[in-house]
Amino acid sequence: MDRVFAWGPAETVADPARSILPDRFEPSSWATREVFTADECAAIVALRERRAAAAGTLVNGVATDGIRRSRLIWLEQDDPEVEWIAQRLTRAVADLNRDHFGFALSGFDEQIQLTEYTDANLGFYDWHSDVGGRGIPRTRKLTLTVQLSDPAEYEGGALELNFNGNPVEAPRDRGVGTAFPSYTLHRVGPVTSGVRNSLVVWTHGPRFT
Ligand SMILES: O=C(O)CCC(=O)C(=O)O
Ligand SMILES: [Fe+2]
Repeated sequence: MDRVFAWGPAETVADPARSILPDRFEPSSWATREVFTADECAAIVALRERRAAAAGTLVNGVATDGIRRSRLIWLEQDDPEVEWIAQRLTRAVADLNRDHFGFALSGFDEQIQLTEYTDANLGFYDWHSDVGGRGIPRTRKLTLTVQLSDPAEYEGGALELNFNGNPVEAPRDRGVGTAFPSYTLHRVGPVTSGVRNSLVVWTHGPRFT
């Protein structure tokens, strides 16, 4: 059974005076839960070995080293080796959405992103929103990113979310997924030692009204 770790970020608004939002605005929400076991995380990372990697691009498809340094593998949802992963992600997203977000969602319209950030080039991804101006990224609504690496094996690489001017850090626990509205500003800090792997899936749907 998946476990909900956090429902925030009300308790993390350390300094309301620094908030960029009006008082009456309820900060957007995020939720985390276990999605994969440690062994399953290792099996997912091992999928790298038989697949070609690409440099991570920005939401608009542009590759810019100064904003993002990561290597990506795209996992095809109908690949027999990937099917169980897609099923688990579907379950996690459906549960999280039902319990916390209540968004109108239609499905995963993109492949699943297996991401690697390494200390070799201080891998990172600077502040960004996942919603693009055109094409499929425009209909992204809910982002789920799962920590695939043992937190003891890397330093840096923190996933941070900025809802209101006070960034909060997502749990680093291996196998735990963090879900947030795709328009939320977030970043991955530079990995200063070791390697961090993550699995990112976007759920799409009708535009917010
Ligand atoms: O690696 C992560 O946890 C998040 C990556 C990310 O923000 C993205 O690929 O859009
Ligand atoms: Fe992102």
